[in-house]
Amino acid sequence: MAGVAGRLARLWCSGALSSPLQVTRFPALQLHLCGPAMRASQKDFENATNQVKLLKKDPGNEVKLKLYALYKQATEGPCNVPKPGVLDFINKAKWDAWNALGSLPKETARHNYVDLVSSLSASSESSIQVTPAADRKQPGSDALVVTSQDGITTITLNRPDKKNALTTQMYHDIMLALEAASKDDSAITVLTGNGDYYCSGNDLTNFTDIPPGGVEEKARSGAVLLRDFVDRFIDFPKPLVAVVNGPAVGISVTILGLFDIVYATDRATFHTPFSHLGQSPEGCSSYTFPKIMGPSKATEMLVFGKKLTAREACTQGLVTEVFPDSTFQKEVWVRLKAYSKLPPNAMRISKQVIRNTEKEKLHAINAEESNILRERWLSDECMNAVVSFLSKKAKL
Ligand SMILES: CCCCCCCCCCC/C=C/C(=O)SCCNC(=O)CCNC(=O)[C@H](O)C(C)(C)COP(=O)(O)OP(=O)(O)OC[C@H]1O[C@@H](n2cnc3c(N)ncnc32)[C@H](O)[C@@H]1OP(=O)(O)O
Repeated sequence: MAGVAGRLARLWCSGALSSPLQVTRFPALQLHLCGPAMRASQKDFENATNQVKLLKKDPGNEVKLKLYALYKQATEGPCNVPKPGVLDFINKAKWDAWNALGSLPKETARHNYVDLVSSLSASSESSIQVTPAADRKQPGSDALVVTSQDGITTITLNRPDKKNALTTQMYHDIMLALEAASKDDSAITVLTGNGDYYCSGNDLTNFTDIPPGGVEEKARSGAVLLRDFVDRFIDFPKPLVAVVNGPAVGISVTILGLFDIVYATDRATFHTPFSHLGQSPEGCSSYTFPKIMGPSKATEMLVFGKKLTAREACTQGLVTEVFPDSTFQKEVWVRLKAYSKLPPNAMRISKQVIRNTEKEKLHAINAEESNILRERWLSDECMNAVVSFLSKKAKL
């Protein structure tokens, strides 16, 4: 299974969609140790479907799709459900696999299913234990790490294998972390990333999780989430520092205009390819960027998607200071630890004096940007760009 379907099958097993061995949702992925030469009885088949938990190794998504298709064919016969919509990527990949079996008799499908799991068992030592995929960063668990030390609360994006792309759950978790940090004993709050990227922006697989209300409902709830998320940055009461440890994309760049300090490694880049994605600016950048760098430089970034180096971003005023990558972490943390010893109330009040005059305006801009984006998400331009990325045809 190649191309789009293969890619979609891989998404199937990404944190956003499902656990690779989540047998409750994918009963077809169950294993039976049955000899391939034997004709599979109904009992063999049932055993097979009950034994998949013994698989120690994830069989991979192509095999899972085959198992799914054979299971459906064996239990229900030829594919008999309507083809899912083009944006319903996961169900469409499953439907395609089932439909490809045509009129294969139920008994043959059952036999093939048992054969397949039998061959899998030969290459996968069976075990009673089901261990979750080690590389899976489940939203709501370790995709976000919050630590508090030396008067500094640090919120670290921790999906390095996905360039710290933001899942829906991570937006919620960041909001909770900001809420807690606003009330804790720390003087300063830091947002940073683990791995080679700071953040690759919105996780584009967020678009694939379509609720029963359809894409309109998805866009509506996405706009509410976006607005709430950005509101937390507008209202954050303490000094907020971005430690930009690598390239930054999309919303991770736009909200920098709401931070009080932005320190960047010289390896960082700043990219807001909204037009390429059929989208429009958020994070109050339609206001903060022209204010920070002037309308023409802001247009180059937000409309034409010009990617800035760290030094360029510093010259434009988006970044406070750039550090050599080799000494970045050391220099930045020494600096921040010194700042965190300053009287916290004085820092908080000074921040508010600087920021409060604009708050109301920023909230109105955030609401407007979120509304406009809701419409954009329903546009062909946006849908095509997302499908292109998800089918591995395009990246930035
Ligand atoms: C209606 C829906 C509403 C949803 C909820 C809305 C909430 C608010 C939304 C606010 C609006 C935000 C807008 C934005 O942020 S726009 C920017 C979006 N980001 C991108 O377009 C970046 C896409 N990624 C890339 O172009 C490249 O991955 C990148 C240049 C970042 C890195 O390239 P590189 O070659 O170095 O690495 P890989 O491509 O191999 O990446 C490694 C794996 O990480 C996955 N990845 C990376 N970024 C993303 C992403 N943004 N979304 C999903 N997945 C991402 C990539 O696919 C690789 O995965 P695999 O290893 O599985 O292949």
